Amino acid sequence: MLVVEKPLPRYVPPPPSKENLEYADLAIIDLSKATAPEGRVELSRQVCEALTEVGFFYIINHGYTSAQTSRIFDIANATFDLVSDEEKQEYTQKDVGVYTGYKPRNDWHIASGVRDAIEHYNINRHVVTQSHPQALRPFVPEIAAFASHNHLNVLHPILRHANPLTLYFPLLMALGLELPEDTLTKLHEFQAPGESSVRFMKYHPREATEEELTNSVWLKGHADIGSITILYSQPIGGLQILSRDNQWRWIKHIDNALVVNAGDAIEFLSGGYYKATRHRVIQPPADQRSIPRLGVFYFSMANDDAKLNPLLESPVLQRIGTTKYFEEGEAPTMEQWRRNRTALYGKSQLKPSEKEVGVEEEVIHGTVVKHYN
Ligand SMILES: O=C(O)CCC(=O)C(=O)O
Ligand SMILES: [Fe+2]
Repeated sequence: MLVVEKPLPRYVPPPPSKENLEYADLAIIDLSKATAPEGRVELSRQVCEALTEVGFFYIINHGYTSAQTSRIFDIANATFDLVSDEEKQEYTQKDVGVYTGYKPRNDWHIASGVRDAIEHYNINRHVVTQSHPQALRPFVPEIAAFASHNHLNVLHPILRHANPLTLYFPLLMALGLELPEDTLTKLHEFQAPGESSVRFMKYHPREATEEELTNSVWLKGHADIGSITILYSQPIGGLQILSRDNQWRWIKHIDNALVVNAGDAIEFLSGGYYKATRHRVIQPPADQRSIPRLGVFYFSMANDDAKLNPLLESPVLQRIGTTKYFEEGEAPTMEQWRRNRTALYGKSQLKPSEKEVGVEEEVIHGTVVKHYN
């Protein structure tokens, strides 16, 4: 589709931090290799390894040029800077069980009575099914192209390679067995009812007293609600992941790369084989502290009617066994899970964990959801 670009103020990000930080060591996966059969075998191996061992990885050569990516950041910034408070209020979601439209600041409790300083704006991938503030309307075709690009050109290839049915695809192929490679993509159809969405996000710097009271946590440690989260790498630090050795490590910016991770839905569908790695956002490093932090994401979810049971037809899961998250017959659908988690997020009374220091818990559908500071 030919999209004619309408003029827009440029968003110029600051240079990456020069602080000496401990960064997580993540695999860099080159998506352009998916076009050749031997490349696909290598990608499957890399995606499976990254999702089982670290839970986060980078993707490069995802099909958007640096210019296209910076244009999306211009649109994201306009969503916050070119829309009045009154209009933001008008487009704020009233249904607490879903993220569409604006989430205003101060909606979530972080710690010691301090609330968040994060605004976000959520756009269902069927971009025209919701109305948008005036300043964004000229950019709806570009946002729509961006949403379908994320779903079809990034999410679907990841799911095809992460499919635990095809983990040993090369080996099984050699044995002449044919297994469906579209099991996970069928559970994430672009057209099916569901909430896979684009999100623009702006974190505003806070007062020193608030930093102190929250231990500098801007967004509490959590696992994402949906399947695969696609984050457009940007230079302002703050994102950290909880490594398997229980240490928080920073995510390093790579120009025009994607930072990808699995959420709850993938953990449930894979019976715990792929873990939804915990991550949080803290105050950026000292040399970036006073700058608002702009983010662009695609949060994917399974089809609303998908039951979040393990894919037991997978020979891999049959062999290694699965973790049980829900009682027999009690697994929620994607819609039930996302609605409950969204409604409770930052609002429910969390209980300190009896086993882990600095961890708070809530129980949703009979399974424990953890939050970290
Ligand atoms: O802002 C970031 O870097 C991460 C945000 C995040 O984890 C989320 O919105 O779920
Ligand atoms: Fe997240």
